[in-house]
Amino acid sequence: MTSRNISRFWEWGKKIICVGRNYADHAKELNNIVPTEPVLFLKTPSAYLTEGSPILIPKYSNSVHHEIELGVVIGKGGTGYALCLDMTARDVQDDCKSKGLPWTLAKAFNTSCPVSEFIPKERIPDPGNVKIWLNVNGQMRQNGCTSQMIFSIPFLISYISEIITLEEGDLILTGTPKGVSAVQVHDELHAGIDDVVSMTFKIQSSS
Ligand SMILES: O=C([O-])CC(=O)C(=O)O
Ligand SMILES: [Mg+2]
Repeated sequence: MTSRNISRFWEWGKKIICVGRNYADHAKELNNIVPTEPVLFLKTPSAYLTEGSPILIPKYSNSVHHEIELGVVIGKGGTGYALCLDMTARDVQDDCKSKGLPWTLAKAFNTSCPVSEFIPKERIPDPGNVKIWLNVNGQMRQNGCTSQMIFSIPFLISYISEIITLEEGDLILTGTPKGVSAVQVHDELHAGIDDVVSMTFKIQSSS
């Protein structure tokens, strides 16, 4: 294991399940139809990244976007949370979409899922009404509220459970609000949930 795996709350073998297009304003900014059922996709264990390690731009993309999202961590006695980034190779995703191909290359590359520290559930009494924000080099890019989600967290947990058995430690990314945009090498991403948690990640090329 490399040093970037130190202090992980999430473990190898656990699932990272992502919900897409869960905010109408983001679905519209990418000219997507607002869904009537959750859109699901997966990330790999090697996508997981904690603070102190850089986000690596895959060689095959010229347009990697940030997507700030509230993460739900499945626990034995209920859920906890984490702030997450769903880094997305947007040019590759556009190509996959036009060809009707899966999004794996666009969504599941190494370091595509930076996460904050684990947030115990007591620290977010109402996960359906917290602000999630992200700035790049000090400029605000995303500033949304989880009250804008189309599908609520309890609905998503029960919907996903019907398809994929959820186990302790699994992580669900609940979708991003509007404001996604491309990042560049050396950019610094700073993000937070209200005043509950914040995190910082740097962008590097993968070579
Ligand atoms: O790539 C997308 O636009 C879908 C997605 O992950 C989101 O809405 O959070
Ligand atoms: Mg997303």
